[in-house]
Amino acid sequence: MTKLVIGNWKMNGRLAKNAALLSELLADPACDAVNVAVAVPAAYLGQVGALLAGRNMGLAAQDVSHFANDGAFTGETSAAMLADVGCRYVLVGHSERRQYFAESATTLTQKLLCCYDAGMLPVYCVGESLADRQAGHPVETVLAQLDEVADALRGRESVLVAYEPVWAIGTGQVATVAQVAEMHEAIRRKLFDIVGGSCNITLLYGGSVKADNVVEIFTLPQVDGALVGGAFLDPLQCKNICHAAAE
Ligand SMILES: O=C[C@H](O)COP(=O)(O)O
Repeated sequence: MTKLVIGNWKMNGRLAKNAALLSELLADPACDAVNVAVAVPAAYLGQVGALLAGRNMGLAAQDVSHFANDGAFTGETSAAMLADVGCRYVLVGHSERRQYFAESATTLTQKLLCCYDAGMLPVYCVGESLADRQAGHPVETVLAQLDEVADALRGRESVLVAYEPVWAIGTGQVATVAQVAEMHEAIRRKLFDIVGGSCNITLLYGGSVKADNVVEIFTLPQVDGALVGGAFLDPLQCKNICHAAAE
């Protein structure tokens, strides 16, 4: 079954490099597909949005303001603006945002509400630290991150969550299939309690996903796709990951 792939460029990119990477990817039907999207820095949303015009590949933002209305909030980008430039998805609560910008549950709830109100699907990122896992409560940590934003998820038609163990992000240390399966099952059960059975729930795995480990991850029925960081800056890796997603 086709899996969803969202590539997160993080704080990387330049005009020429972005154009070269996308032109290579868009030539491959497995990459220029509705189940593939790129989350690019705000500075390049306009450029990438224009390059993706009329294509299947989707545009995503890496963050959004928690302020609902446009106005005097210097430096912020509202959900309405992201929708206006064609974003399909927005990452919310990525562990790097939680770590470096101390995003609180209240802020994350507001961001999720702003995305839904603007007609975009937020990708709510959750994940335990190495300390949480070593202390033996990774599942409790992740479920608490869902509980914290339950008010923003309740009643939605679609919910998209990315499980990204913090210790697997950018480290080359991918979670085992058993760890991913256990966590995804727990997340799905929790979401079922929050949003009910009629909600369309999509669960991604993220954390050192590469072409050589994605095939095994995608064999898991609990995994609906991947949130890919570093590997999505490399065209060959991108193509192989998108091909695995299409199989
Ligand atoms: O958003 C993507 C994740 O942080 C994973 O990053 P990574 O694939 O470089 O480990």
